[in-house]
Amino acid sequence: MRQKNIKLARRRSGGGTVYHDLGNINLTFFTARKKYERMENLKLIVKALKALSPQLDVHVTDRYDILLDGQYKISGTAAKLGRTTAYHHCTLLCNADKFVLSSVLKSPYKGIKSNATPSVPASVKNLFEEDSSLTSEMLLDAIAEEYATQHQVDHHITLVNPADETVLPGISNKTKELQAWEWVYGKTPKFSISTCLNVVYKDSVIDVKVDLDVKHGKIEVCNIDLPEQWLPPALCSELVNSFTGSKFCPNEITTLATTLLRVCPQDDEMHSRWNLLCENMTRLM
Ligand SMILES: Nc1ncnc2c1ncn2[C@@H]1O[C@H](COP(=O)(O)OC(=O)CCCC[C@@H]2CCSS2)[C@@H](O)[C@H]1O
Repeated sequence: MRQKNIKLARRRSGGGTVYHDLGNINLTFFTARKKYERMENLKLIVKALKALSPQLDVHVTDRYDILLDGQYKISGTAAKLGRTTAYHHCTLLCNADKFVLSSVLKSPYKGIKSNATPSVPASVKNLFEEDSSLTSEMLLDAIAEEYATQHQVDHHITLVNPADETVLPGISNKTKELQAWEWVYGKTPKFSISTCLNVVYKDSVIDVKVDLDVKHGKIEVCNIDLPEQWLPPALCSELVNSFTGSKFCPNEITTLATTLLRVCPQDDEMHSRWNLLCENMTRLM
């Protein structure tokens, strides 16, 4: 995601990871908690889709996905229940970049363990692939119309600028809160990594065993096991000590390692081994 400059967001509603770009519509149903009804909302969307394009084979599953042709996911759901209010939101894949979607949702990392609720990968399809005459505007309008009919309100769409404080008081503070490291990474469920890095150094490969426990986004326990003749144990423990307690974040690790290196009276050879090790460590993050 970093390579592709794709931002990461953590939802308050929890659940699996989804991909968004402008080819994906997000729909949110804000209600009183008592009126919270995911199935009704999804059926409303399906009805609107069929009204637009009667030949579409779309249905809602018991895990609140919407499937196309009985097998392709076009919508995923999440929800948040408050004491008196609630919201249910869902995606609607229209014309998203499927290549980017699948490549960013595949993790290149091995050896990660956590008790977090796992994401449930699915085959996806864009609605516009099935019916190329559809447009996002048509879908939004059809859903709004179906909503108005079912909820007996006027069919009337109000465009809202999501950054407008006068319409949404407090929105900029909420935005900051949701963009902060403390929310995006700090609330990550506890996880551990146990892996072996194959560090390539001057025509040879050094096996480095790394074990990390990460809680609230910070490295709580760090163990690095490598051949003593490659990096002296004293140097290795300097690194381990400085990593412990730091954010599980590549920039943070690089800064720490560079600062530490300045105060370590080692030769160039040791410096380059140290840098190489740190570089490999940051690739885990
Ligand atoms: N945009 C989008 N739409 C539908 N399905 C998707 C999408 N992106 C990824 N996926 C597929 O769903 C699984 C994850 O499914 P999973 O069931 O694990 O999670 C969800 O569905 C969560 C939906 C959250 C909806 C919110 C509504 C407004 S903001 S986000 C993923 O691995 C892909 O295979």
